[in-house]
Amino acid sequence: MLATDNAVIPYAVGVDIGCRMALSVFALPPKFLSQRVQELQKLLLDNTRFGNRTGFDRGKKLGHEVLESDTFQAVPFLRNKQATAAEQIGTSGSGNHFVEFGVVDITDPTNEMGLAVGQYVGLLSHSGSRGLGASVANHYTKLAMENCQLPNEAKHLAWLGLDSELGQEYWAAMTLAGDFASACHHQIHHRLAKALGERPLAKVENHHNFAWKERMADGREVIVHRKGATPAGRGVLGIIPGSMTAPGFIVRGRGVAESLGSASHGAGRLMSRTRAKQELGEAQVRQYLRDHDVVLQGGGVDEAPMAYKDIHAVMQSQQELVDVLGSFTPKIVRMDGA
Ligand SMILES: Nc1nc2c(ncn2[C@@H]2O[C@H](COP(=O)(O)O)[C@@H](O)[C@H]2O)c(=O)[nH]1
Ligand SMILES: [Mn+2]
Repeated sequence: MLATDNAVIPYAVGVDIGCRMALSVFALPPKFLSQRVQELQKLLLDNTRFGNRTGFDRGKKLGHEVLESDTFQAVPFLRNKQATAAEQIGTSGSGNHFVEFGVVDITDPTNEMGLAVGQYVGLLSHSGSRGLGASVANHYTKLAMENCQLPNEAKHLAWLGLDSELGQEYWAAMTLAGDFASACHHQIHHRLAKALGERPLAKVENHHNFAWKERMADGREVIVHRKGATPAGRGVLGIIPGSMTAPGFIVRGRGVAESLGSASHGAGRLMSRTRAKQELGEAQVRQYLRDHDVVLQGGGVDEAPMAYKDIHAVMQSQQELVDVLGSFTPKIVRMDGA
């Protein structure tokens, strides 16, 4: 994370603007998952689309107000981006982007979601703003570097002043990309809730690659950039995932100023993708998933759960930043490649 005064650093927001987590909690018991594994795998296959393959067929597409946003016309760079956005809405990315069913365990009776302590079925998704956000990020990072020339080792910190036309354009485009990412998750959850015949009891969602205008303790307004960080302002709810075989945590921020009101956005990688491919075998990963009672569609060894750090150690080291309200343990996972 970093905070700036009246300026935004496109690279510090990240290439996948609005990459985020979204969790829906359903009034279903955990045994619903173990009793209907194949049915739920099919629901995931039918109602999600991943990677660069085509989106939903014409008759299966859902509309969304984000596609009608004036920003597509107001920002010249976005004028030809509407069609791709309409094609990709409701889809997920590749790599470690996922949609999964799992067990939600609510442990704090004072949780703001109004959920009783106990276990539920949850649906968790992780993805970002697809091609729209990537094109915005690349375009304005390049412009920032041209307009704000820094020594080579600091070039990624190139910024756009928020009083400048370019800065305003980026802010509007970033906001649109964030709204688009959010709309993609909402469509995923809408389709799957409908297929389950359920309405969620509660939802928790947060961007982890974005910039926000926030106020510091001394009253100054700053631009807080979080690239791979969960917003954890006082009372702000978020979800910090672990891995495919480890729980994630539903958290309430404690608003710690020293961390700019932020917490980690996950366990983080223990092995690079290259190292995971070199050191882990497919059979070994399959056995590991079986041992943890997790079924996976798609995915590759580079995204194996063993490639991630121990989420419990990560949570231990950020106890001062967030309160834990409950957990989410994945059971039926879909990633790109299925
Ligand atoms: N619940 C799951 N969590 C997972 C899985 N694979 C990775 N992860 C966690 O998500 C974050 C996301 O990191 P990002 O930098 O790519 O945004 C990662 O740090 C892991 O903790 C999974 O399959 N299921
Ligand atoms: Mn992410």
